[in-house]
Amino acid sequence: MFSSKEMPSPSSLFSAYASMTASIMLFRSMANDIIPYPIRNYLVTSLGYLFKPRSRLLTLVMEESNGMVRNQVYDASEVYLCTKISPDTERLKVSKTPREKNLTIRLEKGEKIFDLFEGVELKWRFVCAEAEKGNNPNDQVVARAEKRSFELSFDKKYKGLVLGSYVPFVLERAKAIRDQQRILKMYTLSTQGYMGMMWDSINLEHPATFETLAMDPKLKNDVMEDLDRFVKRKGFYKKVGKAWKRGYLLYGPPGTGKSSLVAAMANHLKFDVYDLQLVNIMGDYDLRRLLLSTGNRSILVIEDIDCSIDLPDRRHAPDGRKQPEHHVQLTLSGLLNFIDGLWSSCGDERIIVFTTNHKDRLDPALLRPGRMDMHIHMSYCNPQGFKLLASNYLGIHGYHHLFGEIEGLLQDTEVSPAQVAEELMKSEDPDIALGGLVKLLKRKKLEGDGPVDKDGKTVGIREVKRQKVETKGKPVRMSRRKVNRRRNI
Ligand SMILES: Nc1ncnc2c1ncn2[C@@H]1O[C@H](COP(=O)(O)OP(=O)(O)OP(=O)(O)O)[C@@H](O)[C@H]1O
Ligand SMILES: [Mg+2]
Repeated sequence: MFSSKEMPSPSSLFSAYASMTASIMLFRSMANDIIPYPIRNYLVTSLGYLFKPRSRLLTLVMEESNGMVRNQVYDASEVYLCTKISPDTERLKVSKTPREKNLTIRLEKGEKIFDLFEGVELKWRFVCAEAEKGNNPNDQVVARAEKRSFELSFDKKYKGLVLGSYVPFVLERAKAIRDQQRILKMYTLSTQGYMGMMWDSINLEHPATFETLAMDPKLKNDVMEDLDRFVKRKGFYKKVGKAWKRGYLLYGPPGTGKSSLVAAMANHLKFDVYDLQLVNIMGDYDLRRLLLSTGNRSILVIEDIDCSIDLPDRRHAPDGRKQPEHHVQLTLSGLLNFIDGLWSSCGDERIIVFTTNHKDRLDPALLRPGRMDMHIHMSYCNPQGFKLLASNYLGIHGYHHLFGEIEGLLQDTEVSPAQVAEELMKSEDPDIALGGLVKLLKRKKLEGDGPVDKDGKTVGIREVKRQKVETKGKPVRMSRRKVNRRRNI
């Protein structure tokens, strides 16, 4: 229009602008007349969508719990990301308990981690938000707590790869790391969750293993084989249409290793332990919620079932006083139905263990064939068990001049492995420790052994048996020592 040398005059610029504006207006009014409104609207929206700047990133959010149930992807991510900490990471949480070999390292709020998977860049972020104050089902306002999640961002076009390969890879790696590091968890009930009673975990550091456990060798072998068979039979359980679960009832006098056996099972299978204290549970609703939020590859333990669930008389204390109202909702049938039904249809590789000192006091519903797959009797220390304890505690693997006498005394004395272990720990000198054990065994033989009666006096076996018959059916109170020991399992 204009040669490069001469500049357009303002009047010619103005007339060009005016004619262009007139053309646009003409075109708009023609378009408005010719193109119907819905099509016009569609075109405008589509063009707007095409030209709008959009994020190429997709973010997956993995919250710590999925409603009532713990989110396994969250747990796995936490373990996996510990192996991915780079020099760029600025803040980490570090902890170690006295018994742990290694430091436990976790990300701090807001920290980012970068990962590469099959050439795809992935960005992780740890997010902590304050959870809203809520009411639990029993209308109790509970404390605020953090709501934690991981966010995983990556290019949208890799959605298939991330969901189909990377996330399963993270789950797999986390399982391998956990197995290798043996970071087992022990879950107990706590009231700090924002949903009311929740599981709280610590690392399971119980050192008991099948090697250190003094029990009948054949029985020990049977239990180990049963466990190994159980974990290998995923396909079998599926084929026969049975839930992949196994139940064990451990019974026997105090201090014979029932809780230790649970820990040995957990260490052997590398399963987490959930210690369900029924005394803390408000009712069937709570029970259902808590059992649903347990993880796979776990052992659910209900200790001292005869003491903690003296049903259906739960409403009344032994002296006839009325118990707090919220306890009455929990029923044995609720518990058993749950085990048979809901719990059986969700989750895999679950073991349930009941322990009791008094098998004879248990409700027949619990002992019915098929309810518990194996009944395991833990009994007093025999000469074989003693030798194992002597080797573990004192390092005596062969002969000691007091062995003969001790083995003779053990034949007709009822002493628990816990009592033997206590004596053996009193000195590092085998002569002193074993000498102490001989004294204890002789004393017990003279006294006829037995726990203390209600006045604190030691009573003989016959007396204990008589008292057992008299108190049969009455609820039993747990001793403080036992309560403390249970907290330690
Ligand atoms: N069979 C055993 N082999 C090795 N140690 C044992 C055995 N039984 C008990 N002990 C020792 O005694 C301690 C207490 O035992 P444990 O708590 O396992 O007994 P329990 O049968 O669960 O008793 P309770 O009926 O009172 O709950 C254990 O920590 C362990 O040191
Ligand atoms: Mg126990």
